[in-house]
Amino acid sequence: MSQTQIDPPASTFLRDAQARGYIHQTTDQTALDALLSQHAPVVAYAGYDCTGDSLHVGHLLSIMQLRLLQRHGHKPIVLMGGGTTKIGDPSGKDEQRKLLDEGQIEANKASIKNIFRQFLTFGDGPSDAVMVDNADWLDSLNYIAFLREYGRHFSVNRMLGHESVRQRLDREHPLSFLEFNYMVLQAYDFLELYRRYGCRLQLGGSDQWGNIVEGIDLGHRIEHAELHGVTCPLLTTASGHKMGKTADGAVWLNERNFSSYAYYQFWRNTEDADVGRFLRLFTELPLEEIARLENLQGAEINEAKKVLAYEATKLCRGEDAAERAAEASRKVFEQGQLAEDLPQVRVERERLAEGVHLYALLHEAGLADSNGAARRLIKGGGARVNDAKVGDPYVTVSTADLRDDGAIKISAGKKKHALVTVP
Ligand SMILES: Nc1ncnc2c1ncn2[C@@H]1O[C@H](COP(=O)(O)OP(=O)(O)OP(=O)(O)O)[C@@H](O)[C@H]1O
Ligand SMILES: N[C@@H](Cc1ccc(O)cc1)C(=O)O
Repeated sequence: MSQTQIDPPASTFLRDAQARGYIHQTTDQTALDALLSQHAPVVAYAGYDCTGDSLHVGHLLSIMQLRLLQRHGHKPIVLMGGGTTKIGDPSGKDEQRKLLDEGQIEANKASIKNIFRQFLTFGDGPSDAVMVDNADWLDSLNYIAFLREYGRHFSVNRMLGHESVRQRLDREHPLSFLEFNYMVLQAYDFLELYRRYGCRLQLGGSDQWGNIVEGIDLGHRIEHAELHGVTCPLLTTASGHKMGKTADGAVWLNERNFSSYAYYQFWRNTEDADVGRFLRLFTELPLEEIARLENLQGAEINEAKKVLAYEATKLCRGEDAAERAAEASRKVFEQGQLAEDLPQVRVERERLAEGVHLYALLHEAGLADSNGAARRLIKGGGARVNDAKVGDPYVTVSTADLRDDGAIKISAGKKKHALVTVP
């Protein structure tokens, strides 16, 4: 079913997506190209499970692809996996994911949804994006009726052959029956979106291939629909690390988990060999401009990295945040100091994310002689966080308090200050 790329595609979307490196595999590309070349907008979807309270840079490729589709006049559907998150996709995973309760899933969903407003235009127009939640149809499925109507169309023989399943079987890692059902439900989503919205195309990471082709097959068997799939490559950096992970963990797309300054710095620290590829994938600069930037040599390549960092931050966090992050970065790195030249306490991101008592930080920073003294200071109204007074001696600070320059300013009285930073 997968096909090597035809060149050059007639549809502007495929041509652009191919030239920028978004495409790993497609189902019948000639047919897909013909569909995308018609005048009517093509409805396409990508799904996101609510396993965390943010998405990370690994998800950015399919988001950028949805955005590209919209720019070429097609209609994106963002599917929140409120239902599928209860199962957990085994694709690309060695072990079963921790099962989340409904409350956690709801909270994650609410937080993830906001990310898409930055990248896509939502509304009622023909190429406006819409957001759906598969809990709306999966939660109420009747097991026996579902098995009789849809289960009979799935071949277990073929399901066993999919990479996502084989990986577990070959390595003799357990694959629960719960997880084995995941691809059936994702397949059903595609059929449901075809019925509700005339959705004809599904996008996803390369590990989603099995789930996508099962949906295409189901649509064909039940509705005689011609559905299509496009996957994007699983990105690794030039030095072989999975894209989007740092030593400290994932690079999150939302501000609360990852400040705009840290986000900017992630892109600013791109390896030389990745600059051109990332400019094509994660910015919307014209290809000719990118060709010029990626050919810069020696120290000049830093200019290209700044452009990458600025453009990528602008897309995800908005222009103001990008400006502020670029300015803070310039101060830190070009003047060799943090935005303010103050003593620093470094705190592991994970520890800070959980919340750290302000009194402990005041003590660690040397602004108070003991934890007790720090608590008394806070109680007496003498402590500040980012210049704002605090009164509760047990107040905590967290990553949410990080400013655009990646630091939290803590103060004891008017004159003693320190910066809390993450490595
Ligand atoms: N580096 C990447 N390049 C492209 N797509 C990615 C990348 N990382 C993740 N994705 C896509 O995002 C989807 C969700 O990623 P997911 O959150 O499951 O990965 P993860 O749990 O962070 O990875 P892992 O647990 O293996 O570190 C994946 O199914 C994949 O399609
Ligand atoms: N399985 C996808 C998410 C998804 C969920 C439901 C779908 O219909 C499509 C995609 C992932 O883990 O990334």
